[in-house]
Amino acid sequence: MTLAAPRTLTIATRESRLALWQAEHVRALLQQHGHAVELLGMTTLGDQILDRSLSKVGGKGLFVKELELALEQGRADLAVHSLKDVPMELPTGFELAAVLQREDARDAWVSPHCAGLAELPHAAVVGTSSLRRVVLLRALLQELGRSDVRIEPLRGNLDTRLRKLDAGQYHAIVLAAAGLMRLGLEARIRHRFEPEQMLPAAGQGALGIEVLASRPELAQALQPLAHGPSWAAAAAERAVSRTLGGSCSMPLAAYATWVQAPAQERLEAGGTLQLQAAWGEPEGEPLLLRASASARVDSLAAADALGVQVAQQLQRAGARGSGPAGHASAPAA
Ligand SMILES: NCc1[nH]cc(CCC(=O)O)c1CC(=O)O
Repeated sequence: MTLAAPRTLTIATRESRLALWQAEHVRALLQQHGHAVELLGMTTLGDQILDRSLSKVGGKGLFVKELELALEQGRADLAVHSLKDVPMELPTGFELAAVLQREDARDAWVSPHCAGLAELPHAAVVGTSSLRRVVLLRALLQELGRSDVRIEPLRGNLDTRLRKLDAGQYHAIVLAAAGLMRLGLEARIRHRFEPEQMLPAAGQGALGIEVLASRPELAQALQPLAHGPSWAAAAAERAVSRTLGGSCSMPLAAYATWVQAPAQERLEAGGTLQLQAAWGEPEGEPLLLRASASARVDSLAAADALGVQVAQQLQRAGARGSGPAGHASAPAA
């Protein structure tokens, strides 16, 4: 049976403020292209256990699985995700139909009292739960000779994390700038880390739209929303992570930028993509491995190949995958 394009597109979304903002953003874009769009809000298992250790029960995939079930059962047509939280390999039958133009990929320093790392008082506490931020912060602190500063876990959605900061549990916290900007919380950002200081996570700052692979008419409808250069950058970054073991919660950073962008933002026109990655030893002596490469890229496949190449450099230098149940950081999405 072939399905006609649905009259109304339904977006399955988690109900956190960030997830709803993202779903509404995609709804507005689709409406601009003449589609009628509804949202289907859902509380995922991941949301229910946000404050427990997700790694013990299956990691970030928990946030995605229930949305996928809604797609499978035909209750929704698409799911909108922070690309950073989407597992490197989607389950059989699902595909990314579009990656939107990326916004700010950087990490942000949020602190009521301290303008930056260097201003932290003695024995200060910095909150973050991503292993990537932990290993990168440790390297920065080591450069500053600040072995007194402690990095403590920080979980919950964005509002919860800010509340914990304001309650005085931390001197500062590090969050993705994109999430704060989407929620109108940009004023909380004291500064953004340049990528040389704190390399972003694969896909950070980009939104991805997932559909059933068996519904090509949806992929077609979503094409006008896709941004080829952002998609290729994310594909290169995600390939690094996938090659190193597929977990989105490894102590891994991967960030691709166009040294020479494709003409008219059409990926097929080709350009030069530069990919940087870093892998940190999460325990023991701070150890940070870095790798980078650039290549002419005119397709997602070429971007993927660049990612594999950079991952292999890291592997040769000693980077290891974390296995399927790494330390999951809870999405604030
Ligand atoms: N891991 C949680 C998560 N997933 C997406 C975002 C923010 C938006 C984005 O990176 O696209 C965040 C919050 C954060 O890391 O601070």
